[in-house]
Amino acid sequence: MVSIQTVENGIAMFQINRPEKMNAINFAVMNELDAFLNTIEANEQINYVVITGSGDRAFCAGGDLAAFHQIQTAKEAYPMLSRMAGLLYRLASLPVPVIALVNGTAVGGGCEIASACDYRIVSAKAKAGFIQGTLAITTGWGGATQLFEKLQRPDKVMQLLSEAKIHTANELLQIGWASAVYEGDSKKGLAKFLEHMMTIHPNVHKTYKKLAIANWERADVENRMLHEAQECARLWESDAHHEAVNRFINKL
Ligand SMILES: CC[C@@H](C(=O)O)C(=O)SCCNC(=O)CCNC(=O)[C@H](O)C(C)(C)COP(=O)(O)OP(=O)(O)OC[C@H]1O[C@@H](n2cnc3c(N)ncnc32)[C@H](O)[C@@H]1OP(=O)(O)O
Repeated sequence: MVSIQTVENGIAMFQINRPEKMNAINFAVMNELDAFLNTIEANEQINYVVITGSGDRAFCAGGDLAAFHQIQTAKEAYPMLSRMAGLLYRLASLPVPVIALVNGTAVGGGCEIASACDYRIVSAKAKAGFIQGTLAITTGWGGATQLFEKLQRPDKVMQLLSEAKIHTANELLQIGWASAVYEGDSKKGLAKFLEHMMTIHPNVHKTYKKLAIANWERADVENRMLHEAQECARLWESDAHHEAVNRFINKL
């Protein structure tokens, strides 16, 4: 198993469990996320969903560049990208609050996963960035659509995406990407964030979530995420992208 899935006190947690690879996403993680979403979508007893990473170094380092290195053309890239975009739309649209517990580094697709969540609770030690640009691609899992939908300032979103830099937790709080920053243990950080929220009846959270989802449906978010995957696939087949991935894999 490349994930640890638990349910405790109405909180379902999906923990990506590849700490030796900075919790990068491969096809096995995608399959397990798909199965997890199937379970949660059918379970009315769940009040919160949390996604996090194993270990204390990484939340998620995006797509597994070694595994996805085999993917060469736009036609080959689109099924992988659109599948993950579809999974992230489903994650975003779960009928309960969805929390990214960003316990460590989040880069590339890791930031897209977190952006699909309703809240991002970020460790003070974590760094995060939409570094896809450094690989000569754009976000391919619908993360830009999520940001344009959720953050107030389109100029900040453009900057976050286009500059492809890594930011500190406090910078991310200022930009509005992080909902809260915690010091120390991630479980305690989560408990602190949920402490007040859990005093409010779950039906209230579920109803606000229903309203948020209705907005996303009106805004055609799902199709926009798929279009984003298509645009990324177009850049995927460029020499510039393959050369950048090659540099990372071969530590050049
Ligand atoms: C593909 C989808 C696309 C999208 O649509 O968004 C993306 O996600 S693009 C972005 C892909 N991700 C990256 O480019 C990040 C690559 N990783 C890094 O830049 C760095 O690892 C790090 C995240 C900044 C951390 O650096 P550091 O603390 O120095 O750790 P290491 O580099 O030594 O990493 C430890 C270990 O993990 C392996 N690793 C890390 N990230 C990935 C990855 N994305 N895919 C595969 N493997 C990854 C790294 O190779 C090391 O392994 P070993 O060398 O075997 O120890």
